[in-house]
Amino acid sequence: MIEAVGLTKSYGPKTAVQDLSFSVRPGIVTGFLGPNGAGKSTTMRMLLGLDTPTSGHATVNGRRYSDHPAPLREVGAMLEARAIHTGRSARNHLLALAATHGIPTSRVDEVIDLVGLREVARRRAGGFSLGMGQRLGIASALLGDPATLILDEPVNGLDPEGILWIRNLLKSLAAEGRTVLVSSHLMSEMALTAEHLIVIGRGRLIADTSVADFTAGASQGGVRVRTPQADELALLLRDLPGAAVAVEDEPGVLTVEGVDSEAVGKLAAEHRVVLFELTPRQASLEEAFMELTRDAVEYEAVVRPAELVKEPAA
Ligand SMILES: Nc1ncnc2c1ncn2[C@@H]1O[C@H](COP(=O)(O)OP(=O)(O)OP(=O)(O)O)[C@@H](O)[C@H]1O
Repeated sequence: MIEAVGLTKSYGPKTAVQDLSFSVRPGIVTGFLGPNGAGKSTTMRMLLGLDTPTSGHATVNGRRYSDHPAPLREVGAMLEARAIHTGRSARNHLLALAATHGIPTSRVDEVIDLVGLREVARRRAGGFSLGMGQRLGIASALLGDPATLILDEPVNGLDPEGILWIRNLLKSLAAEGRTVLVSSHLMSEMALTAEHLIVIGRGRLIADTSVADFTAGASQGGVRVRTPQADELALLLRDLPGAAVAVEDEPGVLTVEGVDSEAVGKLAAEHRVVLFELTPRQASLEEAFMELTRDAVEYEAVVRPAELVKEPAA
């Protein structure tokens, strides 16, 4: 269990995190979301005792990070995957870390296998791809077999296979009863990985909610329907209370607003309309996140596209 109580961090006149309180439960993946500059990294550094809060405090399993006698065995963290000695091999990096924390060599080989780095474990870590570096960062975090994991943007820059791998790994670690806090600025990815979300913007708490509730609220964004009987279905939908139909540019595709996919599916079945596709619009999740954090975005484009192409006055 991670607990933040009134966490505040100011850098001179700049308040990076303001009066932030939340708890992170074991057994599930909790996503820590917010736009760029929202204060995610600053918060994580405070949880790990790397930054001292201006006020408030944070505990992991009831104690401040620095009060744990063997912190690496209690909390595994990945803040910057690249924070490694680039001249060392991946295995030597992990061996050095293990040696300073009284962790046996056998555990080093275990985590190398766990993150799939066995083939390259004796290669210089400086030559690693971004994905391999992320895997090594995760191996370091897991080295002490900690009950709590804090990972900052672990999917950044990964290819789809790497993203899927991290998603499954985090879920299985949580299923073992660990507390898993993972930051991201990608709502769609977190919706697939996490069960609970903590959303911040400009250093303040915006939402502390289950993904199911967030998704339910956001899924009002319509249903995409592909059918060879688009005209017929559009006519039928006119009589369905609450439904509004937009015809897409693509032939045979309708976007239906105001009702869910079940209602559209049932209507189609009742009238023997063949459906090739019936998809709740996922993009609305990202839209809901943007909507939620709109006022909290720190760096916004101040020049509108039209102004970018405006001809100079003659
Ligand atoms: N050492 C520092 N000195 C001054 N300002 C800082 C410092 N560290 C962070 N900040 C500021 O605090 C705010 C929060 O930064 P932080 O890196 O925690 O955000 P973030 O949510 O992790 O962003 P990103 O997704 O871009 O990594 C930003 O405005 C940042 O410029």
